[in-house]
Amino acid sequence: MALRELATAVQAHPRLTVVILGVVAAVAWVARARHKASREADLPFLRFEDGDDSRQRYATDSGTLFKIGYDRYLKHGQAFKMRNYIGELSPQVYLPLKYLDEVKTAPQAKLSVPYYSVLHFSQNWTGMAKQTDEATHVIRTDLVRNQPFLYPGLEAERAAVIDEKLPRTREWQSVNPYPIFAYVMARLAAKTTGSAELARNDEWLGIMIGVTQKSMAAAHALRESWPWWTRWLARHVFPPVKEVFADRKRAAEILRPILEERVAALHAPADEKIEKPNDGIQWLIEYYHARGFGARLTPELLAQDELFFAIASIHSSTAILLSILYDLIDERHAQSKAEVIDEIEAVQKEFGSWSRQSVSKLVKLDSFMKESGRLNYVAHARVSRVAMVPYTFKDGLHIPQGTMIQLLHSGIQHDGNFFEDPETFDPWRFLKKRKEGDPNKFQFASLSNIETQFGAGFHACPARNYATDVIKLILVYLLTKYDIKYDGDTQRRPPDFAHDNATLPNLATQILYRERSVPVS
Ligand code: HEM
Repeated sequence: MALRELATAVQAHPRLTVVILGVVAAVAWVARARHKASREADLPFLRFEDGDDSRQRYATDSGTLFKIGYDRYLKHGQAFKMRNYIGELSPQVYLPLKYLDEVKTAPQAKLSVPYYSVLHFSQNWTGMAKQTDEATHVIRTDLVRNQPFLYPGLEAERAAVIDEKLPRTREWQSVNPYPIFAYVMARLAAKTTGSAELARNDEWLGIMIGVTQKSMAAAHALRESWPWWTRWLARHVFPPVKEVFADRKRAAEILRPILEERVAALHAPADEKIEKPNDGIQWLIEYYHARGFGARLTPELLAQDELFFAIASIHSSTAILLSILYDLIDERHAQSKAEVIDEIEAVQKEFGSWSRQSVSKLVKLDSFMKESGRLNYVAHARVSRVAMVPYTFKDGLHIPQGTMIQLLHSGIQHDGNFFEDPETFDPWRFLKKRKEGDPNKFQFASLSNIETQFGAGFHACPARNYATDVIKLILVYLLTKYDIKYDGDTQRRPPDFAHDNATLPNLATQILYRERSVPVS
């Protein structure tokens, strides 16, 4: 496929193309050889030792190897390296907990968060939106500051979109929940980090829902069939990559009139000023204008940040929502679910509407969610960084430049040193810890060295409290307005789906829903 497209390019500009390709190949070959030679950390190499160490095994069965790596090395304070499923990024390094404090405080110029995605998703070639300083800044400051004011809008939008996607009827209806919940998340995300009109634009929502999948598919296809030194050409000729760029272009077109209108309002005379919207588009526009380079904010730049927001939020939140719902409707947790619903009804009765304060009273729901996430993490690895320079930890462990390092989040969750009876699903595990210890700790969005679902340190997810409350608002609605069960012979959670470092709730599972037989008073 790639060769055919290269041939077309060569035919159009034969001499020029050959000269360019020759120079690029030569420079790249020398750079790559030098880079690779210095890239292997001096660590034990973990591999499957039972006769099948194939690449395919790393796609579907990494969990087995992670367990061995945790027990053999990490538990004893020893880092290890192993193959990366994305061959050209091998080897990746897993660090034991003792290095986490140093990772948390290391500057981006040394251990980078965004550059991990650049490498992992081949962002330099596929056009996948990158994490920018301004996008991170507005989430860290504007979203966090404004979160308390967002609840009325989120509550109304959540009810409208769920009613639309799961029309209420007394007959059981069978649906595949993942695409429905992804749409719900996209609407809520558009409302918060986009704008009200974008939340009503299905073309926009389609682009935002599709961007992660399309960018990952483009990266995969590119790596499979294009030698890396030819990939710079792909955006012009390779359909999966062209599609990512086309979506970026279309997103910018949709944003252009909104941007123009918002900028005009910013410069309007005082007596003509209208109330400023409180959303992501406005936060980004004001970020640029406050720094004196408002004129530089093009629809294309705005689209890049909006696409990043979508990548950061929609599918991570959807997978976690679905995973928790799967546990809530599992027959083994029927009693806990009933208690969660009782709690929701009591809080609803006391407060009347949802706010940061009333949501925080849902302590049973929070504890259930956290236990569900502890045993059904959506990723084995967290706190992913790339060494931008050769990096030496205080105890002398040396990480060569370009190495991808991570923490094995999953191993910790099964370690009896950290969690009593770790394989047992105890819905009130964290509630008990809050009651016995600090009520402000052990929450779904809490961070500590063993709670790394949202990362760690300064670069931990700045939207974690917001994302958690959005998931809760949706669960509250689903649990109180609908009866939900599995569509099939078993009423138990289906096995998760594993790919590389990810473990996702089964996305193909069908559920049955109907209007709740005992409506909330
Ligand atoms: C349940 C849903 C979510 C999960 C599980 C999640 C998880 C994460 C994780 C693991 C990181 C990396 C932290 C680290 O490596 O230390 C991160 C970073 C980030 N997340 Fe989230 N996230 C979620 C939702 C969101 C949402 C809704 C947004 C808003 C757009 C968002 C914006 C960000 C940003 C901007 C960063 C980069 C922070 C930095 O580099 O300083 N996330 N998230």
